Amino acid sequence: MNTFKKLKEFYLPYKKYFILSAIFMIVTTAITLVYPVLLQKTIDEVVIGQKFGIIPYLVVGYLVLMAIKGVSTYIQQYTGDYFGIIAMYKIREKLYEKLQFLPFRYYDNAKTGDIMSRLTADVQGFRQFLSFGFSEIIRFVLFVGISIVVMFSYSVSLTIVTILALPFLIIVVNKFDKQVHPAFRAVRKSFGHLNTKVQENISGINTVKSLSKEDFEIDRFHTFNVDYRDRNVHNSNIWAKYFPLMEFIGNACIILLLSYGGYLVINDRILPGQLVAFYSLVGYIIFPIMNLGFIINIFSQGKASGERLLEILEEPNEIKEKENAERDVTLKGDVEFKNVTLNYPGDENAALKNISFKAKPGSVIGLIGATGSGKTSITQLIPRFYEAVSGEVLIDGINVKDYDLNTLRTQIGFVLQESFLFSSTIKANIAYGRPDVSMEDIVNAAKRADAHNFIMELPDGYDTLLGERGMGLSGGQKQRIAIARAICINPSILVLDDATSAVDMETEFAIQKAMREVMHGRTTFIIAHRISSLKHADEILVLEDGEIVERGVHEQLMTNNGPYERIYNIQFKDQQAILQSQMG
Ligand SMILES: Nc1ncnc2c1ncn2[C@@H]1O[C@H](COP(=O)(O)OP(=O)(O)OP(=O)(O)O)[C@@H](O)[C@H]1O
Repeated sequence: MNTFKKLKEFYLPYKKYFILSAIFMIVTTAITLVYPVLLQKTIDEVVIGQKFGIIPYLVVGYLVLMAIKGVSTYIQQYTGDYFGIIAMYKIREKLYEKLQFLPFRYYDNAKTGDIMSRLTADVQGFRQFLSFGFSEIIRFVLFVGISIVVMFSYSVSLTIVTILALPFLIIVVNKFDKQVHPAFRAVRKSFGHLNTKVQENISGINTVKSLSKEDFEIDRFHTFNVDYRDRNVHNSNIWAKYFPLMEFIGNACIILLLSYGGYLVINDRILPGQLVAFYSLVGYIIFPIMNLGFIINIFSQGKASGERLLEILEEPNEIKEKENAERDVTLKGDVEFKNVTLNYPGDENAALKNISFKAKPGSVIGLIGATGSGKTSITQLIPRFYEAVSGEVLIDGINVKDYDLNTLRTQIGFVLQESFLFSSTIKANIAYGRPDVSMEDIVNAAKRADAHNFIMELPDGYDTLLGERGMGLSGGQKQRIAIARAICINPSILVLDDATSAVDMETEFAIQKAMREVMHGRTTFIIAHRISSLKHADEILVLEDGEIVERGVHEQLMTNNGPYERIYNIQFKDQQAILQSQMG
């Protein structure tokens, strides 16, 4: 029940639809329960008592009741459904919002396919409960309660005989519930895994194909598919096992009723019409009890789904803004790290150890070092993608924790090694950070990023639609669109993370030229493996295992006989070797 309580903020505001649905359900149920009484009157008074004069009244009575039942079923179903749909619409909005603000840490381990299945299948599972589960419980109580009262009014002993079988039925239903809930949770989980597999495969289809791993992928999918199949089969097995058992007990109960009831009719203790009415009423008790499996099913699914939705909704977000955070200030771009140490969650080895440096507004800082040495980690602390465990990251003398996140992040531009382009127009991709920007500014940004010419050569120019992940453009072209996007937000701090590593030398040269233009007047962090990309930096930080092992300008570092000079020599020798092999 806790799960439903925790999610109440999403459905309680719409309780009026639920109440309306419940009221009309009572009307529908009441009318259904009147049928057996009418049947009893028809048999005992019209057929046996030969009072044919009341036939027209009975016919009109039946018709009126059926018409009222039709209208009330419509209202009950519509409002019940509406209650579930509107609550789920709210939950989906909240989940999506939550996903937007969850920290990077969450996404390091989260699986896209699993999140997708929570947002679709689990939301649907919970909706089923809201739309049908609640009302089915009410219907159950009404049917069983009223039927028993009517039955007692006909014959106490027959009612007692009939309900003798009920405890057996309740025990079976209870056992069924105990098994079906974990089985449902397992089905949902397995579906999440299956989704993840498909999503990863499609995202990584280039790698799959280039390494010819189609068969391997098919085998892996097969494993997940088998698991999903088996869990569904297990679930079906529980259903298949318990339903005949419930039906058997129900039928045994009816046989008992007909035997004892028949004996009572023969001995004139009850009328034949009363036995027929009894028979219908027993159906109204037994079938809801058997149907309890279906209700429990909806309930279990709703609970399992609700738990999975809560896992996202209750995920803590440690990157919070202070109440009186600095907002709407323009950053000058003075960046300082004071003894910063970073540990990624779940990793006891520090990714950054005691990092200290200062970057004046408009200066260029180069970060170089082996892969995994911590270059990207440094830049991720500036916009608070992650939080340092000790030390301080300051911008314009203020700790990044004291800034409003929006103020901070909208003034830090990133161009990554592989930029993500949305499946929309080039124009929308460039303007993504500032949708209100004018077309003139978009074109200007594209020109400065050296992207305008190739965009104009595309059939629809700036209105060209890009496929998922910007397919249809070369690596260099995508990169230039990403640079234009970064220019568009006019950032005070710019991070170029290995932005040219994926392109050829000629494109790299063109991009670097474009970037020099963009870097002007902004504090820029260049992460690069090639010395040529950062040799003009105002300060170069050389990293090893999360520590700064050397720092200075290019000329200084070249005479230091340290790691920088070693990297230079390797790269320089490489160039010499390439030149020699080309010449001779
Ligand atoms: N999100 C993360 N979760 C856990 N560990 C991480 C995460 N990101 C990086 N690391 C670890 O932190 C260390 C530094 O990584 P970082 O990406 O900063 O290195 P880098 O110098 O930028 O490497 P590269 O040149 O390969 O991009 C590595 O050991 C890496 O495995």
